[in-house]
Amino acid sequence: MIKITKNIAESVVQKRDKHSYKGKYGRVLIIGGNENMGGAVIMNAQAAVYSGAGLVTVATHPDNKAPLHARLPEVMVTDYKKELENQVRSADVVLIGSGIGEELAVLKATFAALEGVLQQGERKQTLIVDGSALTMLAGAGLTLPEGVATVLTPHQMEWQRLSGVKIADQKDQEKNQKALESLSSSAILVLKSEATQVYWNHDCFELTVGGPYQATGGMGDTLAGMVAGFTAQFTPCGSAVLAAVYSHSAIAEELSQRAYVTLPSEIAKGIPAFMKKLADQES
Ligand SMILES: NC(=O)C1=CN([C@@H]2O[C@H](COP(=O)(O)OP(=O)(O)OC[C@H]3O[C@@H](n4cnc5c(N)ncnc54)[C@H](O)[C@@H]3O)[C@@H](O)[C@H]2O)[C@@H](O)CC1
Ligand SMILES: Nc1ncnc2c1ncn2[C@@H]1O[C@H](COP(=O)(O)OP(=O)(O)O)[C@@H](O)[C@H]1O
Ligand SMILES: [Mg+2]
Repeated sequence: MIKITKNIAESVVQKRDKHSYKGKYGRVLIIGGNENMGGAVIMNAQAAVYSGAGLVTVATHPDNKAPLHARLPEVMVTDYKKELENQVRSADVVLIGSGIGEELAVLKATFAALEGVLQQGERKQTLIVDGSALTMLAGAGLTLPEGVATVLTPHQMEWQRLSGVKIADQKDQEKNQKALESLSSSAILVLKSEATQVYWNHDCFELTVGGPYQATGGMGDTLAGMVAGFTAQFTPCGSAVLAAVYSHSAIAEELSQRAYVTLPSEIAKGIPAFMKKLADQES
């Protein structure tokens, strides 16, 4: 087990090139948020924007458009049942699942569009699967698109549903690794708990920052948005995931010195200052 350290995050988050523009920092498409869980995509999007993603679009239930625009003027918003294929085609990173409920047709259409891009050999995209999309994946027996750089972000129950590995057995790295390989030959797994583990490239990494002040709804939606924002900007994908996982909980730990609970939107607001500290340390 390798510890996820600040050094890893410092090596990933770099100072920006003076001559760059938004097109260099990735197009993120966030798909999720049914009529009852619009907050989930707001938290995804806030985290992606504050992590520095170049352009962020949210494909969601139409009821969420006005609240999203009111909270985050930086994002574009579209209906997740319309023009999804074109949206997926133009994205570098697709995050699907937070608050998506049981919109299986949206999940299937997203996978089909990603496979279409792959077949045309256009370019490498990143897919992040979170929340209810993981639950639907498990229930519907869908397979993940092969060849797309994939990141799964389940909590323990979502991982139990998806992999069959019982929560009590999830400390067993070998079981998790085997189950991951049976789902995909190359996916990265972020197995969230009070001791989050990341499985990447046959290694297992463990998070040693963070705490129970993070046990609040939307905490994972914020992490998923950060993973999207970081993978849109930094390579390789696995290092970007590790840096996002570290930063999310390290910001919470800092906030916890003066707050009983560390709300997801407060963590998001802390991202730019935290990333600046990481970039300033990078040699
Ligand atoms: N404001 C919003 O719109 C919010 C939307 N959310 C969305 O709600 C959907 C359902 O997600 P939930 O996770 O609430 O429901 P789930 O039913 O998927 O998982 C919750 C169940 O898992 C169990 N469990 C066991 N270990 C756990 C662990 N380590 N962490 C969390 N649960 C554990 C819980 O006891 C509970 O029975 C997701 O799509 C999520 O993105 C949530 O993020 C909450 C906030
Ligand atoms: N006691 C705890 N200690 C450390 N981290 C925690 C604790 N409880 C929850 N978390 C973190 O909070 C996040 C919860 O994710 P998730 O359950 O998907 O939230 P949601 O779906 O409500 O957004 C994960 O990153 C998890 O590691
Ligand atoms: Mg979640």
